[in-house]
Amino acid sequence: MTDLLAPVAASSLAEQARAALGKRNLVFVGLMGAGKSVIGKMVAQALSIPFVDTDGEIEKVSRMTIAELFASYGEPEFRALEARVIDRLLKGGPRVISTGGGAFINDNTRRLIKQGGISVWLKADLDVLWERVNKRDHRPLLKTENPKATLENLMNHRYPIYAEADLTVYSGNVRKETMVTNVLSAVVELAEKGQGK
Ligand SMILES: Nc1ncnc2c1ncn2[C@@H]1O[C@H](COP(=O)(O)OP(=O)(O)OP(=O)(O)O)[C@@H](O)[C@H]1O
Ligand SMILES: O=C(O)C1=C[C@@H](O)[C@@H](O)[C@H](O)C1
Ligand SMILES: [Mg+2]
Repeated sequence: MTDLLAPVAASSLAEQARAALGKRNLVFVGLMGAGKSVIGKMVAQALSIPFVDTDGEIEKVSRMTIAELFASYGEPEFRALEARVIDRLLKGGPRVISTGGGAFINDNTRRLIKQGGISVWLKADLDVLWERVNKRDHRPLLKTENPKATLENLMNHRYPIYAEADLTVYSGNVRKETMVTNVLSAVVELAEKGQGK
C-alpha cells in the first residue's frame, strides 16, 4: 500500500514547490561538479517549468566554447558576458537557471541573482567534487599542475560566498532523485518559514 501512495506524495511535493516559487526563478549555484546542471534540469522537469544552463546559453550566444572564450578573451570578459546573459535570463521567470561555478562569486552577478530569484547552493565535499570533475578536462580553471589543489583553493575562497544563497542543499553521494526531493523540500520549507522573498 505504501508503494502505491508514494507517487502521489512525490507529485504533491513538486506542486507545493511550484506554488511556492510563483513567478520567481530558482537559481542553482555552487562549485564545478556540484550537480547544478544535472539536478537543475531534473528539478525543472519536476516543476514543469523551463530549464536553462548559463554556460550552455553563453556558448550558444557567443558560438564559442567556454574554454575558447577564456582563451581568446580572458576571464574578466567571460564574467561580463556571463552577467549580461544571467540578467536577461532572470527577467523571463519562472525558470530553473543553473549557473556556471563562478557566477555567484562575481559581485554584480550575485546581486542580480539575489534580486531575481531564489538561490540554491549545492554544497559538496572536495572528494565528491573531484570524483565528478576529474573525468573530463574541459574546465579552463582546472587546467593547472594540481587541479585537485586548485579545486580546494576555490572551495576555500568561494564557500563563504556561496553560503549567502537563500538555500543550501548538501550534494553528497546520494541518488539524483533524492537530490531533487531535497531541493523541492527546501523550497517548500523556505516558503513556509515566510522567507520566500
Ligand atoms: N547526486 C549525484 N549522483 C551522481 N552523480 C552526480 C550527482 N550530481 C551530479 N552528478 C554527476 O556529476 C557530474 C557533474 O555534474 P554537473 O555537470 O551537473 O555539475 P555542475 O555543477 O553543473 O558543474 P559545472 O559548474 O562545471 O557546470 C555529472 O557527470 C553528473 O551526472
Ligand atoms: O567555477 C568557475 O569559475 C567556472 C565554472 C564553469 O561552470 C564555467 O562557467 C567556467 O569554466 C568557470
Ligand atoms: Mg554545469
